[in-house]
Amino acid sequence: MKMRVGNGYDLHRLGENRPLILGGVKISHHLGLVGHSDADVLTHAIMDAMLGALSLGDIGHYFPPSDPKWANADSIKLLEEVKALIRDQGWQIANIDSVIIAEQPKLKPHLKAMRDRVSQTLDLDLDQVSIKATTNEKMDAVGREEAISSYAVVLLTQT
Ligand SMILES: Nc1ccn([C@@H]2O[C@H](COP(=O)(O)O)[C@@H](O)[C@H]2O)c(=O)n1
Ligand SMILES: C[C@@]1(CO)OP(=O)(O)OP(=O)(O)OC[C@H]1O
Repeated sequence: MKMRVGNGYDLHRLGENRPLILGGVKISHHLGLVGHSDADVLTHAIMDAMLGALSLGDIGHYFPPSDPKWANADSIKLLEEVKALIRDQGWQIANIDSVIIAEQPKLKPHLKAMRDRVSQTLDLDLDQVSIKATTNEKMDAVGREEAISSYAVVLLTQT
């Protein structure tokens, strides 16, 4: 069996009058993530990890921030497109491990909904998708609640 591993990272600023969407789940909060798309940092990190595993570049290559087509894009739809790219090359996802770094809001109550959304989008079992949360101990932009970031690792297999 062939295996490939990829990692992804993303960060978006927090701002007013924006929804907070993480892993395709809308979370009630007084601030949301700012971006050309819906700025879903978790989904962006997962997509970059999937692409990175096969040396296929990054999401900016497929969905350029300069293209109005992706304005306010639903990142879960983009994830479906990246899933198709991976599948077309004959690869399957073995598992995903990810973490969201956010000072606020508390994400623990929402992690299961995110895992449900991501696993269903990628046709995976729930236990193949791990999503964790941690604070940045009040340090740096994330710690000052000016941004939220995320890291993801994806293992692909080909039989
Ligand atoms: N936005 C967040 C951040 C963290 N959590 C949960 O709290 C636990 C402790 O976080 P520390 O950064 O203080 O280690 C962490 O394990 C998460 O379960 C959260 O729910 N939302
Ligand atoms: C998906 C895209 C599309 O504009 O989202 P953005 O909100 O621009 O977010 P970023 O993570 O900076 O770059 C990825 C882009 O391709």
